[in-house]
Amino acid sequence: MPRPSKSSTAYRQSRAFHPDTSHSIETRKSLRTLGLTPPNVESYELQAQRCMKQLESKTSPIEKYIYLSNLRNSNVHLFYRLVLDNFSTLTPLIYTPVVGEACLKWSEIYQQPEGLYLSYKDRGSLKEIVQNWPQQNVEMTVVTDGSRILGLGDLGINGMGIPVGKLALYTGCAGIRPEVTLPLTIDLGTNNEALLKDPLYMGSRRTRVSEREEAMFLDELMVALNEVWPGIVVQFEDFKNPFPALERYQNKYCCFNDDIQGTGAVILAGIIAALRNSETPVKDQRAVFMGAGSAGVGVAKQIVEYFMKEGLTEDEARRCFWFVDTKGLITNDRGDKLAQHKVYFSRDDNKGQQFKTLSEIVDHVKPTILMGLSTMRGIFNESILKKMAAMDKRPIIFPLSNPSSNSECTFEEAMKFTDGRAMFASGSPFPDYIHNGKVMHASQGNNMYVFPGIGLGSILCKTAHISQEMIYTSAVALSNTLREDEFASGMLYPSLDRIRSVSIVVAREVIREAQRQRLDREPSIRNLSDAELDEWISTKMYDPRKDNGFPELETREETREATAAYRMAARL
Ligand SMILES: NC(=O)C1=CN([C@@H]2O[C@H](COP(=O)(O)OP(=O)(O)OC[C@H]3O[C@@H](n4cnc5c(N)ncnc54)[C@H](OP(=O)(O)O)[C@@H]3O)[C@@H](O)[C@H]2O)C=CC1
Ligand SMILES: CC(=O)C(=O)O
Ligand SMILES: [Mg+2]
Repeated sequence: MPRPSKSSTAYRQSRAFHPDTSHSIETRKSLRTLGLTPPNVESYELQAQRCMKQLESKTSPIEKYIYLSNLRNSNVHLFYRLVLDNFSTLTPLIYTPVVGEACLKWSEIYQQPEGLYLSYKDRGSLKEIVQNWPQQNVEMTVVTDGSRILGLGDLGINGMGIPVGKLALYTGCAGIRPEVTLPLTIDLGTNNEALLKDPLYMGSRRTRVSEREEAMFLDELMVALNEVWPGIVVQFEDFKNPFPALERYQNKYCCFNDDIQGTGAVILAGIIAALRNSETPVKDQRAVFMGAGSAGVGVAKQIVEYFMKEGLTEDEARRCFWFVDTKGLITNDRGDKLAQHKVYFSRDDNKGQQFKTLSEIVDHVKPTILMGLSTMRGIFNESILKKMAAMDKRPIIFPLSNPSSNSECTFEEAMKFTDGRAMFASGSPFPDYIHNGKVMHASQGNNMYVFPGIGLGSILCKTAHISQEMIYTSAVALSNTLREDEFASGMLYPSLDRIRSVSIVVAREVIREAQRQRLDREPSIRNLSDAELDEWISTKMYDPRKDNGFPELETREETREATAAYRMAARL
């Protein structure tokens, strides 16, 4: 079978083609796949029934993860249709928490590449290697260096599960076509001793390169990506020290950091909702942040911006936050040299006292908000939760660390020890909890509520870069999607079952902000009303319910090439 020309439409779409028992006999004839699947033409409902039965037969979450990965690789449309129809059930299996276990076991469960791997030793040739990716057109990439995978630490190239999982949500939540997404893992070594000793580990057997070497590598990578796919949207994910790259690239390329900015936006949306129920005015809110890393600082900075819009000066807003790291409360006179990102929130009002434990800090601050971005399972213990409940009628308690095994407390603990009064959101999902006969639902404060819409909006309006204002706007847009009935039932985020319509609103507002700032380069949509823009966005979204992978092919030549590409992709 001759290799189809790389430039053909057919080639670009080939990864989306899979033999499928729902294909009509006509389609099978035109693709020359008649006989290569069992003879019956099946409905989606039957296919779904079989898949769900097979999924249920897997007894452990990791087996379910592997099953779903194989389904995605063998029948992408069926996979995404299943995901959309069972979003709340399947997301925990393809994303947090199970993706955490998958990354921990990546060396053992590896079956196929899943994405592109670029090594430090490849520097100087990154553009050439990037061009090995079989898709001609890539619009969105999620890139990690594997150095801080969820709250699980340095997992080296085993972090590939994260770009894969995030991009599956881009397709599921925001309809970005799977074939224009690129999961990308850069292999800059690992400081994880166990991995370096593991014969099955597939990354470079070296410790991590220096910060300077990483910076130079990323500089080359950003140029390579933008030369091969001009305007590509780059999402940085799960870097241990993500601040320098964001600073260097945010006004130069179309990129954002999900852990700093996406998390900031999504948690701000949850805080806006929670504050509607709080009796404490904004100026008197006191937030203790357990964890002063990229996510903690990103979230607090976003809330500072909101507090300023609510009438506080920047200094008043900044002073509503107390940060805690491994050494205790962050103060100016603690005696250690603070990392640059911690300086802004460092306290100067501790009167020489140093506070080490969370319990001491809660007594000292008397917080209304307790935020967990520390990876410290159980640090919001019974005593802390009871203190919060004693100080505030509706304490805001967000244990946001992932996966569930790292959560600062469970939903059950938060409800039990605050007498059901906590306003709660967690990074990973928790089951419903019955408190005093009432079913309580745990809100999930996870950046998956915004990053798909930010990416979609950015791609569609061809923004030059992704501004801080666009990120802030995404938070407000998300908070506006929460329906009154959802809010009344205690939810702080909209139901995940309507995530696609939420992503359209987020994408629309991101586009509007880009237009206001004249960053957009898609003039044809500037004069559309909101309703028209929503409609236009939805027509651009891949919908596996309507699209089984067969583009309208206009010419005989295209049909021939599509068939060849299909057969090659399916290894026929
Ligand atoms: N819900 C969501 O959408 C998101 C959740 N997260 C989760 O947030 C967590 C943190 O992520 P990120 O900020 O990027 O990670 P970082 O590694 O950048 O930061 C972790 C912070 O926690 C502190 N910390 C760690 N252990 C302790 C301890 N024993 N006592 C006190 N503080 C401690 C660290 O202190 P020190 O600075 O001294 O090392 C650091 O400040 C992860 O679990 C991640 O999964 C992240 C992004 C989004
Ligand atoms: C959700 C996410 O981005 C994280 O835990 O890192
Ligand atoms: Mg992350």
